[in-house]
Amino acid sequence: MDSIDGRGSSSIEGSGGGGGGGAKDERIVVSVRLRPLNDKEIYNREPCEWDCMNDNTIVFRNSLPERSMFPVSYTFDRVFGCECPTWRVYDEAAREVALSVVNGINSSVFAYGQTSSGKTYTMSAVTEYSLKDIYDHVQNKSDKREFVLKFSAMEIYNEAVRDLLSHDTTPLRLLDDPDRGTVVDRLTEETLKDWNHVKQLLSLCEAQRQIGETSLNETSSRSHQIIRLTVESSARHFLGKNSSNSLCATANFVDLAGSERASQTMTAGARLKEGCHINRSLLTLGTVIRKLSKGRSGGHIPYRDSKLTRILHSSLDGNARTAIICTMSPARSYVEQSRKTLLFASCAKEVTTSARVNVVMSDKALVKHLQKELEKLESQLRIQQQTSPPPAHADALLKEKDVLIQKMETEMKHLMQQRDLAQSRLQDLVGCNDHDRHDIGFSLLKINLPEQQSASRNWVENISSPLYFDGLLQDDDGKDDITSDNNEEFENLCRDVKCIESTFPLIPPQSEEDTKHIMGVQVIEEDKYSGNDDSYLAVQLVQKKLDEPSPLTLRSRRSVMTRRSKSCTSSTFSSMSLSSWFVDDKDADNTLPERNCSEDFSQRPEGFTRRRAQNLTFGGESSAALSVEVEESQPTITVPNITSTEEDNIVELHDFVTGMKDVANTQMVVDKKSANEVIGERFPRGPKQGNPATESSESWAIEFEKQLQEIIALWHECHVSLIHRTYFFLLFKGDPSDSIYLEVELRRLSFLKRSFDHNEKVSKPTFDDGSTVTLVSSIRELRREREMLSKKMTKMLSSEEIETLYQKWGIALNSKQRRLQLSRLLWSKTGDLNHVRESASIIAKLVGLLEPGKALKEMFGLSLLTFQKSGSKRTNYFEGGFIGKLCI
Ligand SMILES: Nc1ncnc2c1ncn2[C@@H]1O[C@H](COP(=O)(O)OP(=O)(O)OP(=O)(O)O)[C@@H](O)[C@H]1O
Repeated sequence: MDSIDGRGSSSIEGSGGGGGGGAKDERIVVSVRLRPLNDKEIYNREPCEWDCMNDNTIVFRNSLPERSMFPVSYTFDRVFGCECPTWRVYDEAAREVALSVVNGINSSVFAYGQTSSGKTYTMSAVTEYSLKDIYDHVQNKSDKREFVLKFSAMEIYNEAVRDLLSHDTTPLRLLDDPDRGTVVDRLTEETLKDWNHVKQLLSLCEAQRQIGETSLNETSSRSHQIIRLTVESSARHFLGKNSSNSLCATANFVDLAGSERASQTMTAGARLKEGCHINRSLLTLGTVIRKLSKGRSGGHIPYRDSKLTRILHSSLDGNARTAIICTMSPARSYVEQSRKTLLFASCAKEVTTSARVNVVMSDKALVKHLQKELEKLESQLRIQQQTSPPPAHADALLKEKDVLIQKMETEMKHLMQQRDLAQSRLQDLVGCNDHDRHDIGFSLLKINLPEQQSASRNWVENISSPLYFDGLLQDDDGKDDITSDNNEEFENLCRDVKCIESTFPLIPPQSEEDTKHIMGVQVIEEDKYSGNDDSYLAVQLVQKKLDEPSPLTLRSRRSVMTRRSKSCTSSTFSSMSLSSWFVDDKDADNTLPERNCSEDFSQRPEGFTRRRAQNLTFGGESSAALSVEVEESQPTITVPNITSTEEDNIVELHDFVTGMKDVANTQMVVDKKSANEVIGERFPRGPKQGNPATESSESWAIEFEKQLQEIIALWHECHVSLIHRTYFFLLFKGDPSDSIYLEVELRRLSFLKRSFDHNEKVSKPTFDDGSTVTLVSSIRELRREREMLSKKMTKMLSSEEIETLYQKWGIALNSKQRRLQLSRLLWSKTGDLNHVRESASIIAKLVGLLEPGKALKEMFGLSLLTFQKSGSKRTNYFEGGFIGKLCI
């Protein structure tokens, strides 16, 4: 039996990491997971071509006669068979690496594999398990350490980096920080409040991520997703004492898009374009891994050939512990792709990273430390002078030393000036609006240690790297170094890559300046680099100069991993009143918490399926309006006739009226008196008929205002369709008879909010077709609606009107995607009634309601059962995935 085994299983080192900050070389932990055959594969009677021999070995059965005679085995750190549950995959393949972050060590967990092999299925659960364990661990240690957890998320879609926590789809730039490596500019970072907050952010990422349907996977991820958790901590014991016992590390959870063959996925148009970008970045990743696995002989490593490898640079060979989970389908039709995945995995397990504990220094501690070093050196000099008789040239030597000391003092002064400057800029920035808060990230000033420069050196080496299109495991000379079978695949992939190359240039033209100083840290904007750009080289020279250590400071710099961070001083650890887990190195309890494997993660782990964005259509049921039923049954929500994505399916007011009036039909029309009694009982906040106290128009006006504000806030929280909000807002202006509608709306929204908040406890609202309304689907639908509204602007508004709106709403006339920016601002300030009113009137215009007052009256007169619109598609205003019919 052949064995393609580099080293057998590698031991996973303890996550303690020590406290000294010394770097440890460690190989990437690589495991393989086989998913079960899916329905399609079973239907096609595909045989299983892979066997897991034991915990470390997977064997290719090789049942086809035309293949070579012997089965082939591959050995990895761990191998998981079809039946293995995800919590075990997490426990044995990722947990220890992921949790290193609590001890100040950067960590990364990747899922790699072909499309539909189970990457997202595995990674979403592994991410949630990891976050939960980190969260629990941190809480358990809260009496000893104080900490801050920060969450961010991005996706790389068609070679553009997007912030998954922001609705703004403008691509983010990558910057080179000499100390921190590649930094994503303006990436949103949320400080975590509690576990619920984590879950909400995960849902938001899921909703925002680009997915699409291919013939191999209904919910294929079309982008690489990186979820990032930064853990900063400080020993309580040392808080306020200028201690250097603060740690800062980052955990990355990476769900890569799947490699795919256009012929198998049967993609065309946009999907094909996505596939090309996916293949291109995965090819670069494969090349990087293959070269890294060869060590020094691997030659130039093309990190800069894709955004993915640039962002993951330090996880692949830098300061991080890394685990890769490779996923595979066992089916015969995917044998070639599965073999490629295993070859990738074989290379990956040869790669070493060099993780260390990241100790953070406060400004004061840093200055104090440098002063101490200076004193020590001076006293050493004095002792030397006293013990050994001065040589003849002692005077000259002493002078030399004096000059050196003076130089060092000047350097120290310079450093302190830089720090002061940075502090004042930081204060300025903090004073600025929230939008600019990403820049604050740059206030993590670091001294440029020689040891810390490896990343920056690498980018200097790599700046002139050409684009590589070689196959996953292909040598520079074009030969496959492991198997010649890859040639065909390689050609296919290259074809995919080339097809996009001519139409979609990778690097957009840049116009801004090439270098930036942000918060005193020199930052080079890589995107703007062009091979022989003088300014770029000049910046390099300046940086090199800065990096040159003088003999006196070298020792002091080397003695610690120095990193100055305002955010790690005691005062800033207050944003989360949870404490931490060790006082100092001695007290450190580095044992990881026992994870409760039976813990139920309701959202993703076992059985987790991603929901696709609703593409709702009318069920043809004309009585699709709201109805209020008196039974106290389990709440269910059904949606009538909804189409969300068609731009032309603009709703009309009477749809809304239909919903509202149906309530009236049910409750009022038949027997006004008895209906009033029912309403009085069920909606006590509205003005009860015949009750002089509550009939007071004044008190009703106040109550109306209050309820409306509540509704507006809930609309925002539940991501309700803007068109729905607009119609509601324009229709109900405070007439006492409106009270029932307000009550119904409030109840529906409260119910929806509850189900979004506790979706594991409250049964979810459901659509007529049986699908569910979720926070995720609502966010997605709202995003689409905003896009649709932005497209409407050019049709429904004159260019003067649009320009006036830009100016009024603070949108720079030369900025990109101005219409989209405007549509994102609509209904965004929930506490500002003027803003709400203006938003409503813009939307009314966009959807064709040019004379709101007139239209409202007319619409009240329309038939309740009339559904609109031109064309065969029926639609209503609940485009935000919101409800049309609710039984309370
Ligand atoms: N271990 C598993 N057990 C049961 N079902 C699984 C497993 N792995 C994946 N699946 C199912 O297979 C399908 C495809 O999985 P998934 O979307 O995670 O693939 P993927 O590798 O992320 O694909 P893509 O790269 O196209 O996004 C899903 O329906 C998922 O539920």
